[in-house]
Amino acid sequence: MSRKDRDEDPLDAVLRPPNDESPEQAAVREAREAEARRVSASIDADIRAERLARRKKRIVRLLLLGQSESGKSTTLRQFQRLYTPTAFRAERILWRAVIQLNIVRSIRTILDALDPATPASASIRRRRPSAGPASASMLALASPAPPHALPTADITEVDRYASYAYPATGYDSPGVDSDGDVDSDPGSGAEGPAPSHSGGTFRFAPPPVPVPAYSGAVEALRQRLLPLRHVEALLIARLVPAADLDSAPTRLDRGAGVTGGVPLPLPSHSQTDFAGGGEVFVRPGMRWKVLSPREKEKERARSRSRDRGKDEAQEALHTACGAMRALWGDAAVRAVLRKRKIRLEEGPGFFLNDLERVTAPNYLPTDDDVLRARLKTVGVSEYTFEMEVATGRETGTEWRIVDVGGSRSQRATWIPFFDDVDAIIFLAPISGFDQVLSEDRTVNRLEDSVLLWKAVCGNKLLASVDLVLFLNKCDILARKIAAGVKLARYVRSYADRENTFEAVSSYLRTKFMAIHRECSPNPRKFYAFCTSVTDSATTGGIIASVRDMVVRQHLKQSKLL
Ligand SMILES: Nc1nc2c(ncn2[C@@H]2O[C@H](COP(=O)(O)OP(=O)(O)OP(=O)(O)O)[C@@H](O)[C@H]2O)c(=O)[nH]1
Ligand SMILES: [Mg+2]
Repeated sequence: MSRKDRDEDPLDAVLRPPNDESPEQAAVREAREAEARRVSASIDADIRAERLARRKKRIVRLLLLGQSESGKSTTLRQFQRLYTPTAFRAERILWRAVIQLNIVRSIRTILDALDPATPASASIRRRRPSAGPASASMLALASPAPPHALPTADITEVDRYASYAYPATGYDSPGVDSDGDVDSDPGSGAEGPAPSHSGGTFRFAPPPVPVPAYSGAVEALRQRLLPLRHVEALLIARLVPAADLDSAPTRLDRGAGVTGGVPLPLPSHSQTDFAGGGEVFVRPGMRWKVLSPREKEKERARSRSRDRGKDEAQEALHTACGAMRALWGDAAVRAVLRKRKIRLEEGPGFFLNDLERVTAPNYLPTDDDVLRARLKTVGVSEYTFEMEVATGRETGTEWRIVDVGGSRSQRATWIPFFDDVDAIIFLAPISGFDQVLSEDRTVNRLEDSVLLWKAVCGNKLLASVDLVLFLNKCDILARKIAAGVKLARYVRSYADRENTFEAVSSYLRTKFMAIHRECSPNPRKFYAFCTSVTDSATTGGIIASVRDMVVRQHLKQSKLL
């Protein structure tokens, strides 16, 4: 480096010794620097030794990445179901409260939709014109865009999605009702009215939503179900015990089958996120699954008998079952939901078609129910387990699966886990092509997945990590396509290709694979699967392939070391 360069290097300017340094001061400084070098070298040696020990002990580490609601925690539950089945079964009862909360939330969504005072939607925004090529840099992960920021990334490689973003439920398919009818509301069509410009955002006035008149019987149901709000509060209190509100932020959620973990730094979010209709979430340190044996027995007793262990929430839901079924089955109510573009059945944690079964007093969640339940993750958790002998798998390998919160504000917490990982499963829910992020209703879900995928593929820290791509929620994608929702309406370059599930999924798969090819710094192993991770029958085989691949990669790395 020339003298001139050094002068211009701000770091060098800060580190350079002062010009008037005496020989004694120089000696002290040099001794200090030598000590710092020694400490640094010793830390490096410790890290290398730890890594080597980990390899020798056969610890494999798998990282689950993807946007919120992409299916990361569900994939983790599939691993638990397959390889620690005893622990998974023992835990099922604990999911009942989550399922109860999912039901209450669905009913509340309906009641809110029936309330004429509920606004139709916030605003419909048209995105600012793209400002340049997508950045595949770490910045995309390290600095989540502030909530008000509008997307500026150009995604020409994957295409330009129809630039509408839609408000309300997150399940919106603007312009197309769930039954496939094209909505005649001009404000919601892809070729809507000319936007008016306001502060960098193109806004449309919220379209009026004429709520169809519903009968006095529906109003009576509404009144009968209003007390469920109390059940909601009760469940939140149970899932987020007061003790957890004060828990040290470095403790881990250690569910059954989880034998340990590392303390992690956590972002400073509020512990509960339910005020104003947000989602309840679980984070490391929250003890909702960590019940003492006595508490677990109490939970089991609750499920066995109404008298022995009272489960107030289950009793309330059982009593309200008839009213809930009548509400969900009412044609006028469905019409209101359609008008408001609320499609509960495509959303997470949907149990309204199973009300009789799941509100029975002795209800015990099935494996399938646990996989379908929704509980948002905040923070990062490392789940450690060894495969149970009964699964017929080799034991002695310790698995560490890192599950992260996928919403935008959570993504900065991922980076410390990029070091020393054997493989990544990235989940891209391709059914989200007509949805927006719940944390930022100006961002199309598919576009967000594409940008995240680019950032992960292009990340230098992950250059030699094998990637597994789950193009997830294919079951919902298939249903949407069958209902007549057209991909070309949201992904313009899809143009007049056939709107079938096979054509759409293969097109999106090709696009994601191309990004991997173009953005990866080095060649590496890459696998892509179309998945529906809630479906155990199809997911079991896929997860077995991933397991074999990860173990192979781990052995290869061990030999290199
Ligand atoms: N129908 C269907 N539902 C799915 C699929 N994958 C996940 N889900 C459901 O989608 C919801 C969200 O899944 P999660 O696994 O909680 O998502 P996540 O990626 O962990 O989300 P965060 O914790 O917010 O980052 C859950 O209710 C799942 O049951 C799928 O392939 N098909
Ligand atoms: Mg999760």
